[in-house]
Amino acid sequence: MSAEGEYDCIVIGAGVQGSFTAYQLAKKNQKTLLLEQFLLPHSRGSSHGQTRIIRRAYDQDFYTNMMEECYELWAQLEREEGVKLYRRTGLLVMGPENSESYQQFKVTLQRNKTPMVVLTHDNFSQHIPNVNLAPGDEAFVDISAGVLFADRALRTVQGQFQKSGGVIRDNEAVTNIKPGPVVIVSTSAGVYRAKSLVITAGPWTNKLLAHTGLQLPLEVVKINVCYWKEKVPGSYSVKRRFPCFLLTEGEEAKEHIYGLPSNEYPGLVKICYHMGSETDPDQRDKQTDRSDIEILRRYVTRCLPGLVPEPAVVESCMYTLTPDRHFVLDCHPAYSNIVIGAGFSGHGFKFGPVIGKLLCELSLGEMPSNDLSPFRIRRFHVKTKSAL
Ligand SMILES: Cc1cc2nc3c(=O)[nH]c(=O)nc-3n(C[C@H](O)[C@H](O)[C@H](O)COP(=O)(O)OP(=O)(O)OC[C@H]3O[C@@H](n4cnc5c(N)ncnc54)[C@H](O)[C@@H]3O)c2cc1C
Ligand SMILES: O=C(O)[C@@H]1CCCCN1
Repeated sequence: MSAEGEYDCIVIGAGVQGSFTAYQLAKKNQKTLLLEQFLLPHSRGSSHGQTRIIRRAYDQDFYTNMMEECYELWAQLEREEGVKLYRRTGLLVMGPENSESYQQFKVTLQRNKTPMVVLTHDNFSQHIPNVNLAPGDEAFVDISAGVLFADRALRTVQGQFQKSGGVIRDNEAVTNIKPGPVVIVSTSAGVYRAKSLVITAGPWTNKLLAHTGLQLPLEVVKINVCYWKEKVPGSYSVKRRFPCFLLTEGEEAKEHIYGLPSNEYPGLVKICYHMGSETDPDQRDKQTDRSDIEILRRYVTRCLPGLVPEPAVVESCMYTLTPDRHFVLDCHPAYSNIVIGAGFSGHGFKFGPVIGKLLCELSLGEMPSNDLSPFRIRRFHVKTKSAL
């Protein structure tokens, strides 16, 4: 017999954004169903892996401001569940002193009175051993930044959702959406109805939106997640207080290069390039471009002399990019009871608790508690066609 049911809200996609949204809805006593195409936990989307960076350092005030509440909500989740989800390491931000992008990061933090320490060429190596600061580069440390334990966070929030009465159905792919005052969602196992629908399907967003007559300008890219071996074990470790780092741009790279101290795999430091090659999310293993790894190899050789300049482990993940790299948090232009959270452009994990709250507010028809203008769909001038 096929599964059926009526809900206040259905959330499609149990990545970080869908899981936090479902949790917020259940906390507000909404009868909520969270649908996930893969068996949980899985590593085929964008939210898997042990670690993510959390930081206030941004080049736009609205992100730095949103982080105030995010830190509080992450801490609240830790307290409620008695689990550690965040470790403070600081974030070392480096970039050419004459670069607009680097200066934007610095002035945004200064303007928002965020705790930071500016380093000079003279004292850099005393604070940050085993890193060569390029000539002409500057650096500062965002003191409150650190590492989020991503897989653990996802497990925790999904568990909280279930404790609050929410239902997760995994291994169940959504195959059709019929918009209307009651939305009808068909899956590989059944048919469900709900007053509202939230689509948080990461790289698959446009595949789902096709059922609703909407396509967003989203580009999906595969990221090679590289781990580099320490020549002296522990020299870049979280225990030795080595920070997370972000190079805004450099000799090798137009996009950011970023890294996290060795922690989850002893002796290995995670360093990635903030761009990859386009992929279909269902075919990502066929995307074998390694030009990002070449960029990283040159950077590691030049600036991180304590690492072997050849990745020891390469995992994979996906970004869903918008043209301006800002998120999509909005109602569907044609159906106000369909809410979309997408295009997190490789930097959305840290915002999960606030994004969950905002998508929940949108789906309940409440006034969003943050200014959503940078995240609205109308900035793309997309056209919709009726899906009915
Ligand atoms: C290598 C890498 C490093 C990153 N580093 C950072 C960082 O340091 N800090 C940070 O803040 N962010 C970081 N990010 C970004 C962050 O991880 C993402 O923004 C975030 O995970 C996106 O979550 P999501 O829920 O939108 O997507 P996903 O995690 O992809 O979730 C979408 C879910 O929808 C499901 N789904 C799709 N279609 C269907 C369907 N038809 N039926 C049912 N289910 C479906 C998918 O299976 C998936 O589980 C990084 C990302 C990557 C890839
Ligand atoms: O969101 C972050 O913090 C990381 C670092 C920079 C680029 C990608 N993701």
